[in-house]
Amino acid sequence: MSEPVVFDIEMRVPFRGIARRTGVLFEGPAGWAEWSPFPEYGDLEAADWLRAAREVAKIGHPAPARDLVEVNGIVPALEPAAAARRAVESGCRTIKIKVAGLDQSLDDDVARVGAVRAALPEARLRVDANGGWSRQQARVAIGELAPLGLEYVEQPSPDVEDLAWLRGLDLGVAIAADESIRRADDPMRVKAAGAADVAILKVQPLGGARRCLRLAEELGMPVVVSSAVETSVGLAAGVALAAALPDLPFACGLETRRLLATDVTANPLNPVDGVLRVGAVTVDPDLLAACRADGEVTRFWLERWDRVSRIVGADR
Ligand SMILES: O=C(O)CCC(=O)c1ccccc1C(=O)O
Ligand SMILES: [Mg+2]
Repeated sequence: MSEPVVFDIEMRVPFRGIARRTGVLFEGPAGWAEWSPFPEYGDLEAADWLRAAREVAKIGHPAPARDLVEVNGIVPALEPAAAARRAVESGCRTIKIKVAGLDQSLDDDVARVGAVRAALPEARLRVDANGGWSRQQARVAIGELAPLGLEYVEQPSPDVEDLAWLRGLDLGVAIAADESIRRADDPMRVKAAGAADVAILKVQPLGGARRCLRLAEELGMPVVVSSAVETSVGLAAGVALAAALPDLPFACGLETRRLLATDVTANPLNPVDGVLRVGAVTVDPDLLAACRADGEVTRFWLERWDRVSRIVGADR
């Protein structure tokens, strides 16, 4: 295993309130891997992200069942005109729009989704609330947004019970579970509670593509693979999972490369006409060097790397 390289890349479009994306890249016998748990996550949660990265470096990605993956354009909580511009620029036929942000009212959300709908009348639209609504707020919000035409609403409220309650109301919009799977002690509770129509799976937080493949089978519901806003190296693990799933009925949430200002490869994983080509990502040493973090960020990540490596165990 190579020495960890700490990267620090500016966000072209701020997302989740972050202006820079930082993390670690390292190379193993099977290729380059990315470990980039969000800075506020604790070491135990970050350990699953490291298991995922080690799997990529040591044994590589699972075998693909397809060579193209359709993706959704991602629209952060922007003003309506900027949101519509980003949606059109993405070139995607499916668009995911962030809603329920702390500084956003329901009127803001309706205006943003409405602007995207007006710009792309034929697109499939989905929204992601990141658990930002109470179940009553979600009921009202979904009622207002549904007439704009939504294929699903992702994590409208925080808890599995909220999702199950909302799903039981038959609001005419499917419910997708994200945080209720990737941050839960037991992701299978979503199934047991009948809380979702669609499962969002992210490779790093769920401990690797192979674990995600098992989880998809156990959940027995359609899966959408989504990124954690990674460089093309991390994104490639999501693309590989999407490519390996037996069924892929929905576009995946893997259009986030363009949120970053730079990348570590000369062939970044940007979709063309909403489609990503499945294949290896080659790290360019000069681009990698240009993304290297400064002393303080490097120190934060190398200390975290040491602590979390100890949790995950010996390198074999
Ligand atoms: O799914 C997508 O289209 C983009 C990825 C995304 O939304 C995301 C990225 C980082 C952290 C959380 C999320 C999320 O799905 O909530
Ligand atoms: Mg989500």
